[in-house]
Amino acid sequence: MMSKFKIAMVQMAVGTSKPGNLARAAALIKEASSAGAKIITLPECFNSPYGTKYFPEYAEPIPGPSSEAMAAAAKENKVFLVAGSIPEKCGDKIYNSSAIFNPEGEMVAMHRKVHLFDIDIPGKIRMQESEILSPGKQMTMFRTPYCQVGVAICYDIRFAELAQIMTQKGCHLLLYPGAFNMTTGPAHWELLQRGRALDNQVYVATASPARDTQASYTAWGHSSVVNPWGEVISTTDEKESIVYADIDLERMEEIRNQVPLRNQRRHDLYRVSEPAEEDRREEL
Ligand SMILES: NC(=O)CCC(=O)C(=O)O
Repeated sequence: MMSKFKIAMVQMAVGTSKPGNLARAAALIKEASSAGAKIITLPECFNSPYGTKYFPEYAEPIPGPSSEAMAAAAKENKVFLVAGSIPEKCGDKIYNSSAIFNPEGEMVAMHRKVHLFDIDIPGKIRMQESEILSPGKQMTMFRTPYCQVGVAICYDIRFAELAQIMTQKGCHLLLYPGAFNMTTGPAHWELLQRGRALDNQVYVATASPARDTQASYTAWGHSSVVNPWGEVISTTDEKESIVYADIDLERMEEIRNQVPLRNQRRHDLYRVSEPAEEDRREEL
């Protein structure tokens, strides 16, 4: 395992033209790879404006045109690519899905958002993804020569147990394509990333779309990378940009040895774990 490597979180300006979005993503992936990034992450909903009214129109299967374009970009630039997310059509269902590619352009994993964004804050924001989307049923992790990586999407970051289990399973980097908004963004976006990083002593990174004040959903932006000490080591404002950070797994190990939480858990009092296969409500 290589203990130091660069990641890039692409805060891309997403518009209404799907071909335009795919071309923009490909250009930014090239730029990030030229800057030395080995793992590149795009934002939630990078091929479509974010919003339930857009999902049916922009939805497509995986594999499909968007995932094939991203497979080609991963291969051309020889990078691991977490291709943000797209509305994925599968039979009569639509998921919010992140396809993940290796440097050969092969899809190595796919995450379907497991916690749908259903909130109602009167006078501020109401979103009910579940009116259109179906939830995924699996946690998503993939291996790289650097470390094992966990992937979840946006609202998934609010569920601490998911990050804990991915950490228990050996992930040292958790990547969250996401699109927080102008109400919960300033209140919770950074706090959640720092919380997940500090509790689990892992690196946590997010990629948001750039803010478009003309869009029906205004993204908060502020894509970031947080280290296992809970420090924001790289971030940005609301505009289109690429957030880079050097991941240092020796530093992570140093922190884990200095503050040895992993040996101090009271499993006699509590335990966070996956349910047994037979207890899962629906088959995978
Ligand atoms: N797209 C999302 O899941 C948004 C999540 C969000 O804004 C939150 O507050 O949580």
